[in-house]
Amino acid sequence: MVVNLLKGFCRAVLPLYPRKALSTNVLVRRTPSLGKHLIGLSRSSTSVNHRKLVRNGEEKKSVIWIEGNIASGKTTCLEYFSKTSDIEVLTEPVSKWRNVQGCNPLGLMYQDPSRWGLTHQTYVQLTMLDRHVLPTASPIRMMERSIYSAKYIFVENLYKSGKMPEVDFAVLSEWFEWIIKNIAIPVDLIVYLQTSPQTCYKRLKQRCREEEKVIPLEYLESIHNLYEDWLIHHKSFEVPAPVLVIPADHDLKKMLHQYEENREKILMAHC
Ligand SMILES: Nc1ncnc2c1ncn2[C@@H]1O[C@H](COP(=O)(O)OP(=O)(O)O)[C@@H](O)[C@H]1O
Ligand SMILES: Nc1ccn([C@H]2C[C@H](O)[C@@H](COP(=O)(O)O)O2)c(=O)n1
Repeated sequence: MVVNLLKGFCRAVLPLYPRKALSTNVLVRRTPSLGKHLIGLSRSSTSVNHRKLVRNGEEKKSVIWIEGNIASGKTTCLEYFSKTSDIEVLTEPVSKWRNVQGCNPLGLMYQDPSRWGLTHQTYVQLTMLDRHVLPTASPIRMMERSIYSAKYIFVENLYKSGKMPEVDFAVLSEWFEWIIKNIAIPVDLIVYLQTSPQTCYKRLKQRCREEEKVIPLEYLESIHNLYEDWLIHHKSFEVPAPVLVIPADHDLKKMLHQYEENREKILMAHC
């Protein structure tokens, strides 16, 4: 009875409101661009169960993207949340980028971006799209980056720095526009791990991935600025979901503490 009443309410009233603003008490600041910036949650919402409303007899799945600079701690964050039941985690397919049929497009791109940037980013686009359309097995999906950041951050960086020829950029842009127009890429929340480029540089050196040994601090600064313009200042491109910013320069212990503090905000992203 109560469930039916609730369902009726949802059907009649929810469509009248912006989806994310009503049901979770998420405080959303509207910005001049298309994006919204999530700046906090009201206290009462923290007790809400993260299981979703039922629509058309199906459980609604939530999709959360973890975004951030290279070596900002995305994988570490995902590893932490992967221990929670009901959450499935999709990391970036970096191993594929390092080995597609015996070739290493990631390494080639770092060696000669003008020659191999298009090759690498085409493969990134394909493999990220493959991730986005993978059927979800759990109520909550957390994934590392997205086809959006591939285009808005990495392709943009190659082009803006003069390392991608105009024709390569045009072809990738047309592909991207076609994909987002014709294929549903669901997302409910973007978690932005905000770091300084210096922190990332330190962590990158510590991780010591062979292909990345040639990355200078300036490269991480450019990626950082593009992320900030996109997700913080809303100066560049459409932001497809609310953004939760987590300062991520801290040591691991403090980061895990912050993830715990933000757990409800993140897991209620679908409401
Ligand atoms: N909060 C942290 N403090 C110190 N080192 C960290 C922290 N988070 C991650 N690391 C280390 O930094 C490196 C990059 O982290 P990782 O999670 O792989 O980043 P990303 O997936 O964003 O590239 C790894 O060696 C990881 O162990
Ligand atoms: N569209 C992309 C996405 C990532 N990369 C590079 C950057 C790193 O060297 C590597 C993996 O990134 P991480 O998960 O460590 O932040 O892939 C790229 O070139 N283009």
